[in-house]
This record gives sequence, structure tokens and C-alpha cells, in this order.
Amino acid sequence: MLLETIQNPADLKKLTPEQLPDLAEEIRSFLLSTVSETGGHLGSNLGAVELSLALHYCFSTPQDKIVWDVGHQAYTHKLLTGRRDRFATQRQYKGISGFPKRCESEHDAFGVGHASTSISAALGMAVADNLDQKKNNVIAVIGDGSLTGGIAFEGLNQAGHLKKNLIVVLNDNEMSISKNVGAFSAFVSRKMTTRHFRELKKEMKELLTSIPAFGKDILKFARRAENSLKGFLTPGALFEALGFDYIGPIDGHDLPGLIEVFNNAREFDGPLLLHVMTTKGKGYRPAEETPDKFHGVGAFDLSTGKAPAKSSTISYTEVFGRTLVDLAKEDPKVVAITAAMPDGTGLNFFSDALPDRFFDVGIAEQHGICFAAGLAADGFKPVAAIYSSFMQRAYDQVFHDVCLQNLPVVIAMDRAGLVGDDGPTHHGVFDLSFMRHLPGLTFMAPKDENELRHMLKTALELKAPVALRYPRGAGYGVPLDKKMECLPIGKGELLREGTDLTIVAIGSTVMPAVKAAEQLAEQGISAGVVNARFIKPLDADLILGQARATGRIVTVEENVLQGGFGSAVLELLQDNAMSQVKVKRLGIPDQYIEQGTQAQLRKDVGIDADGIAAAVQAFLKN
Ligand SMILES: Cc1ncc(C[n+]2csc(CCOP(=O)(O)OP(=O)(O)O)c2C)c(N)n1
Ligand SMILES: CC(=O)[C@@H](O)[C@H](O)COP(=O)(O)O
Ligand SMILES: [Mg+2]
Repeated sequence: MLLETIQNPADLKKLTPEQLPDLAEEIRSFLLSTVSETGGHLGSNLGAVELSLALHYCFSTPQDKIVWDVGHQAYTHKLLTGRRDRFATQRQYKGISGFPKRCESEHDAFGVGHASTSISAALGMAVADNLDQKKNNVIAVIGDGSLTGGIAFEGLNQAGHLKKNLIVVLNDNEMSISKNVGAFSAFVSRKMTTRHFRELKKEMKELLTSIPAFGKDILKFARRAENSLKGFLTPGALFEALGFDYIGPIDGHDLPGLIEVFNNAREFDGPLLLHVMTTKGKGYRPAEETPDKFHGVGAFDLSTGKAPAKSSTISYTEVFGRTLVDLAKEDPKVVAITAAMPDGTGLNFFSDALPDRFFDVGIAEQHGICFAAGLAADGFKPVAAIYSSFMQRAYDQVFHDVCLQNLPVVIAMDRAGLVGDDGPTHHGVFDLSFMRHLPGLTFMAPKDENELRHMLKTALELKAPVALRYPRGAGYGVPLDKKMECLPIGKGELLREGTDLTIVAIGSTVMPAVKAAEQLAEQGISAGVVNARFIKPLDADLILGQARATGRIVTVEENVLQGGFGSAVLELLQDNAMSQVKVKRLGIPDQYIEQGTQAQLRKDVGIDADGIAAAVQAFLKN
């Protein structure tokens, strides 16, 4: 086995070019057998095997730097840089990360998980090398999907201006998670075949010989000329206009071809863009045929490509997606926006049912929220469904474009809280803190999937900015009310009366709090439970009333403690001269949480039922 002989990239360089295709096949088998058991980002990795091999064959990390965009395609890179033995632990609790991480290997030049950062980071490294008078190569590897993110263009813009040595490898498989969208990606993926080129040349020749002397034909001529010239405008011309030299399209599965191009690129001066065409899911039929299904997978049966039957409990995502369709069918002003994640956010139901009112903006969260604000300014009711962690990109748009102008945009944040295998880049544990301080924003979190339906209805009726957050994964299987009702704004619910203390919980922590109260009751402790429902406005009457009655409050949230829900409750008590009330806040501590199952991570930070019960017992001893 060739793969077993490789502990680091230097070992790879000992192989002959002729051995590399065999190694590529070994790597594919290895990825398939491992990922079919552990789950992971399969399609992108199968597509990037030759690309990764050729990069490591031609360049020398860690001196040369390879900056992977998103990092979900870096499995081959991990295998070649000393992590084969630990690979089966990827994305598992206490295992290696599914993404490049600087603390994991000196070969991981830059930590990632969020898209479109590679060009900026690589440019920073290229400039640093230049200032230090070092002559290393810096390579950004970015997918066509990630190139739809605005920050990628900001990087290209500066790189073309600075003219430092920087190689950008555009890994173009015409796919984001779903089919890639946008005028730019359609243009970039346009392949200029020799035949196409010959035809254009012929047309141009005919055109030039037909130049009319004068008269109305000149207009016709101008139109024909414009069309022909448009045909001549290649993706290369576009990148060249941005100050890059361009080589492409290059077959991203042809190892000798890639090696030749990369060896030449090493000697090149200035910014260079290599346009590499790959097939997402390459080498595994089910993944090639349905790349959207094999972008990120759980364990599956390798022989059939089928995943084991899913839990029959419907996910929050699906409840959200289906409810939005129901509400939009009744209201023609409701429109839906995703930033390249129609399936992940459940908006696939909306795009199927109401395609004219569905918009995929690409990996462009900032633009997506500002676009929503524009729609709202002109009388529509946009619902932007974006994962909590990716919403971090659009904070200023929520402030400047939505809240400051009091526009009725609904921001639906899926994956709020601890998401599991993707780890710290993807946990949505900051949104309560970075949004609750915005004046005019109403911010809700449901205790279960049924409440989510009512909250969505409430949000759409509100005619003001609203944020909703709900967790990744299955709900509780509670019955779903047919008729959706508007909830009273800023009102929580008292789920359980108690005399020793009150647990005030929000969103995903409410049901564990109820369970904790039941456990505590068995030990003779009487804990009340409040479902806060609203982070903003807080239900001051209910919370202050409970604080007065029991004198002790425990807050629980799946968010960082700093500036989160518990902090809001502390502010409320302080503002009402009730600082004597004893408060214990439970939530995510001031540290980044690694990957693991959601259940394990919630247990670790003490916000599952057992953790809450234990914290209450300790609190009562003080
Ligand atoms: C800011 C941000 N938004 C959304 C995502 C979710 N996401 C991860 S990979 C991906 C698609 C990337 O497409 P591309 O760069 O073409 O890589 P491919 O999967 O095709 O190899 C998306 C939307 C993300 N990681 N970061
Ligand atoms: C790489 C990336 O950002 C996404 O593919 C993410 O892993 C999706 O995770 P979900 O399974 O939560 O949709
Ligand atoms: Mg792609």
C-alpha cells in the first residue's frame, strides 16, 4: 500500500509520477471506507484527491503554504500530513477536526470552516513573506461556491493591485452544496472549447469583412460586433482584468497535467489564477450522480450509498421549512432567502412550492440580509434562513440595513447552539449576545418544534425586525398544532411552579430544565420552570415575579454566558433594584467548544437535564 508509506509530504515526493494515480485510487478507497463509517464531507474530498496530491507533490509545506477555503475538502491533505492513523477520529469527540486547524498540524496554514476566506488569508501570508524577504509559495484553494462570497472578491481586488506572488487555485466543480448559483459562477464555468473558439474566430472574420460604409446597417453591425466580442470574453479575461494571470481550464483529475502546471506556477511572478475543473464525488457513482446528497453525510452503506433510516422525529429545519410554505401560501408578500443552503435550512420545501419567491444568493450572508432589507423596504416580508454561525458575517446588515430602519425582515437562525461534528467554527453560540442589544429587534427561541411554528407566524405578523433561533436536529416529536397563533410579544410561560428557586430557560434548554425540575422534585427540591420564549423583550413581570417569590434564579441558555440570556436577566434584576436575588447562570463558558455529539457537548458544559439538576443542587448549598 503506497498510502502507508507516507507519513509526511517528503515521503510523497519519493514516489514517481507514475505511482501517483495508484495512490489516488488508494486514497479514494480509504476515504470511502472511513467516511462511510464516520460520516463527513465526502463529495468535495473525492473531487480534490488529485488536486491535493499534485499540490503536495510540487510544493513543500509547511514552508510553502496551502490555504484551503472552507477546509471541507482537505482530507487528502490531512492523510498526506501525518494524520492517517487518526483519520477515523475525524469529527469525533476528542478526535481530529474535519477542517484544517493550525493547532493540529504545522501543515495547516490557516484555520477554516467558514467559506471564502482563503484569498485574503493567503494574500496576507504572501505579503508577510515578501516583507520578510522569504521566497515561499502561497496557494489559496477556493471552490466555485466559495468564490460567490464577497470577501473572496475583496481579496482578489487587493491581490491584483499588490501584484505579489500568490497562486489561487479555483477548484470549479459547478457545485456549491447544491448547484452553484449566480451570474459570475455561470460565466466562470463557461468552457471555451477549441471548437467554440474556432467558430468565434470565423464569425469575427465575417464580421470584419462586412463593415458597412454608413447607414442603418451600422447599428446592426454594432449589435453583431457586441455579441461576438461578448463571446470572446473568457473567464481568463475576467481574472486578467483583475490583475491576475490566468491558466485554464485545467483537468483537475489529470495528475501529469496538474503537476506540469503547478511546477510552472512555482516559478511564476505575480498573482496567478489556475482554473481547475473537478467532479464533485469523483470515483463514487452515488456521489457523482447526486453530489448534493453526498456533500456532508452521516454513516452510510458503501455498496448502496444509502443512509440508515432516519429518526422518525421531524427536525426543526423541516418544521420551519414546511411551516413557512404554509404561511407563504396565505400571504403573497412572503419571500424566502438562503445563502447557498436551501436543503440545510429547509427552504428546499419553499423552492419546490413557490420557486418565484425563493432566492438563493450564494455564500453571501451579508448581501442576503441587505437584499432582504431592500425587499422589506418595498413592502415584502422576507424570511432569511441562515445558520447562526454564518449569520456572524452579517451583523452590520442586521444593524444598519434592518434594525436601524425598522424593516420587517425575519432572520431565521437554524443550527443555533452546539451543532456537533463540525465543531467550533460551526457552533451557533454567540447570536443571543451579538443580536439582543439591537434596539427594535424582537428575538425569540422556541422550546420545541410546535412553538417554532407559532413563532414564525408571530414573526411574520410583527411588521418589525425579528430574529428566531432554533437548534440543529430533531425536535421532540410533539404534536404540531394545525392552526398557528400569534404569541403575545415579550411574554414567557410559567411551565412549573416552585418554591425553592426558579429555572428560567430559553429555547433548546427549556425541556431539559423541565426534566431537571422533575429530577429535583424526587430529591425534595421544588424548582419552578419558566420558558422565557423571548430574549427580547424579556418578560419582566414574569421573571421579576418569580425572583421575588423564590429569591433564587437559575438561567439556562445554549449560548455563551457573556452577554447572553442570563446576562439579560441580571440586567433586568439590577435595573429593578433586585440585585439581592441570587442568580446562577448556566450556558457555554468563555472558551471554544470542540466537536462531539450534541448530547456529549451539552453534558460537558452542563446544560443537559443532569447538568442543570446538579448545578441547582450546588447552588442551593450556597
Ligand atoms: C460563510 C459560510 N456560509 C456557508 C457555508 C456552508 N458551506 C460549506 S461548504 C459550502 C459550499 C462550498 O462550495 P465550493 O466552495 O464550491 O466547494 P465544493 O463543496 O464544491 O468543493 C457551503 C455553502 C460555510 N461553510 N461558510
Ligand atoms: C462545510 C459546511 O459548512 C457545511 O457543509 C456544514 O458542515 C453543514 O452542516 P449541517 O449538517 O449542519 O448542514
Ligand atoms: Mg464547488
